[in-house]
Amino acid sequence: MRNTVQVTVPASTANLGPGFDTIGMAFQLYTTIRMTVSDRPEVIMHGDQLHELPTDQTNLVYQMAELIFNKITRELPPLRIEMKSDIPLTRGLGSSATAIVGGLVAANFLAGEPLSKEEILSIAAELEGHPDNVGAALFGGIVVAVMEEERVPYLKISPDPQLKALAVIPDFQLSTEKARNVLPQQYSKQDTVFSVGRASLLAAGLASGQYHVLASAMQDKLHQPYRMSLVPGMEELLQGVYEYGALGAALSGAGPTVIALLHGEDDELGKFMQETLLKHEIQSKVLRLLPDRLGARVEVVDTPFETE
Ligand SMILES: Nc1ncnc2c1ncn2[C@@H]1O[C@H](COP(=O)(O)OP(=O)(O)OP(=O)(O)O)[C@@H](O)[C@H]1O
Ligand SMILES: N[C@@H](CCO)C(=O)O
Repeated sequence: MRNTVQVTVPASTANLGPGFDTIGMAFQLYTTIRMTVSDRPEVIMHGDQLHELPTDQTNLVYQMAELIFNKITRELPPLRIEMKSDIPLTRGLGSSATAIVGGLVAANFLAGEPLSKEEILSIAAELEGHPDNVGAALFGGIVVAVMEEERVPYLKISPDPQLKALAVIPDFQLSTEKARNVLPQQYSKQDTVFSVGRASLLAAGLASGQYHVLASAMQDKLHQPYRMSLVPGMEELLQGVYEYGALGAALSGAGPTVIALLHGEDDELGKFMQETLLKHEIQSKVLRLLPDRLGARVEVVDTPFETE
């Protein structure tokens, strides 16, 4: 049995508009998890982002380790799990996917890698309920994935190195559960055709690097219209960013973060995004995010985290 592993997992944006539950893109913003076989269970958080999370075996990352060992019918030894993250929680940047993917990948490594990456993707997608964030977190780049009974067919697209995202992150949390509860059970034929056409154009535009289609391709009638009431200023953001050079814009995952994809200068765009939210009395911070191309990576380490 291997003794210690460190896994670094990227943040991600999901949906990108009409690619609801299907398209995810990974960014250079990370959660790092160190998992060590120990003599007692321990969960230790470093930094500011994770202070509200449980520090016992109910922690999502610990649960992922239990799940892997149950699946391979081996007894899980006590684990010391240390974590740090630069990803804001519950804001639409895939924090839960990093915990799920990081926990699964780390425990699988300690167990000697009995499961393939594809098997890990299936488990992670089933746990999240959709494969978009977990696909991007696991593989990096842009991942288009769908769920079948036993597997998750997917394709990875490498984004143009010049492509970046500006994320405006409101100072309030919005859980995925709450943002899914506002969605309808059924859609009209008109809205379905509107969205399926744009999702197809989006995948084709991203795969071929023809980003001039993004402004049309990122329009959506599956989830964004219903989530506008949860994110004041969202409609103005989605419509106004084009004046400041954005190629496309979307609610990031389940929100409340909104992202704009662009090439080139972003100062004016960032200012516009923050000022728009301020008009609705919402403080925010803007992050410039570059694509992550590698996804979850494993390092064999033998020292504890440095305390910050
Ligand atoms: N490092 C972590 N360790 C344990 N649990 C985590 C960790 N990161 C996130 N979580 C759990 O995931 C929850 C957030 O999940 P949620 O799906 O609501 O938001 P998100 O993943 O940040 O955004 P989105 O899914 O819209 O991109 C947190 O409240 C916490 O319970
Ligand atoms: N596709 C998911 C991403 C958030 O987990 C949603 O929009 O609800």
